[in-house]
This record gives sequence, structure tokens and C-alpha cells, in this order.
Amino acid sequence: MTADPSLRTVLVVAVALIDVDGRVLIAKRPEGKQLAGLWEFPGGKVEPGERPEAALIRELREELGIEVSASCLSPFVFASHAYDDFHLLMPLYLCRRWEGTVVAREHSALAWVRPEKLADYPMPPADDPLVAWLRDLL
Ligand SMILES: Nc1nc2c([nH]c(=O)n2[C@H]2C[C@H](O)[C@@H](COP(=O)(O)OP(=O)(O)OP(=O)(O)O)O2)c(=O)[nH]1
Ligand SMILES: [Mg+2]
Repeated sequence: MTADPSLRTVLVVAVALIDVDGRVLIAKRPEGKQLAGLWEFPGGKVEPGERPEAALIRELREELGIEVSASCLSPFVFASHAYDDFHLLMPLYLCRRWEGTVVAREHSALAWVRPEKLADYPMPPADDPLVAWLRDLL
């Protein structure tokens, strides 16, 4: 029997960067990408053989131009969401410390948002439970 490739589980790591005022960074997905125009937590796919924290550190360098150390990444909650063509498994880390200033290298916009205001920004359906956890626990 052949496995249905459309049911593959994709591991994506993401982070809620939190600034000194308790605001969370979200980033707008650019045109041409899946889920374009929606706001997301920065991050991306874990490559084969890559540790999740290393993948997140790499993605934050590529996407935002900041340096984060693994010891500053706190595992928080995760999303498990069935999209039509794949199943998304996405741990969300918290991070309050980084080096450098965030720049939108791959996104069309960035926003620092109070947790209770995150629901005002359209995000992928997988993110709804994460937003609720941030609002309730931060
Ligand atoms: N980074 C991120 N991805 C999310 C979120 N919510 C959500 O459904 N996703 C989905 C969108 C994509 O299908 C997948 C992550 O893909 P991505 O486009 O960010 O991956 P990547 O940074 O490695 O970029 P690429 O090289 O594959 O283009 O996870 C979120 O909050 N943050
Ligand atoms: Mg990404």
C-alpha cells in the first residue's frame, strides 16, 4: 500500500518574539506564497536532519536579520492543523532576547502587537489556538 503524500506532516518552527513592553512580533506573508497577506509568527520549515531550535535560529537570521541563542528559546505551545494538502505540526517558542534589530527581509510588513490585539490581524487558521494561548498566558 502506498502512503498518500498529501497527508504528510510538515514540521514548522515559529516564535513569538516579545519586546520589553510585552508586545508580540507578527509578520505579513508576502504575495506569491501560500497564505499570502496573512499575518504569522516568524519561522519556517525544519529541514531534514536539522534540530528544531537550529532551524528557528536559521529562519530568524534569514527572515528578520536577528541572532538568537537556543537558550533564549522557551517551548510554549504547538499547533496541529490539517490543511487540505498537508498536516501542519508547529511548535511555538517564546523569546524575549535577541541581538540586532528586526527587519522584514522576506515579509511584506512587520507589526508589534499586544497579545489581546492579535485577534484583530488575519492569521492562518492553524494559528487561532496559539493566539488564544498568548492572550491568556502572557
Ligand atoms: N512561519 C509560520 N508558518 C505558518 C504559520 N501558520 C501557518 O499555518 N504556517 C504555515 C504556512 C506554511 O505552509 C508553513 C511555513 O512555511 P514558510 O513559508 O514560512 O516556510 P519557510 O519559511 O521555510 O519558507 P520557504 O523556504 O518554504 O518558502 O506553515 C505561522 O504562524 N508561522
Ligand atoms: Mg517562513
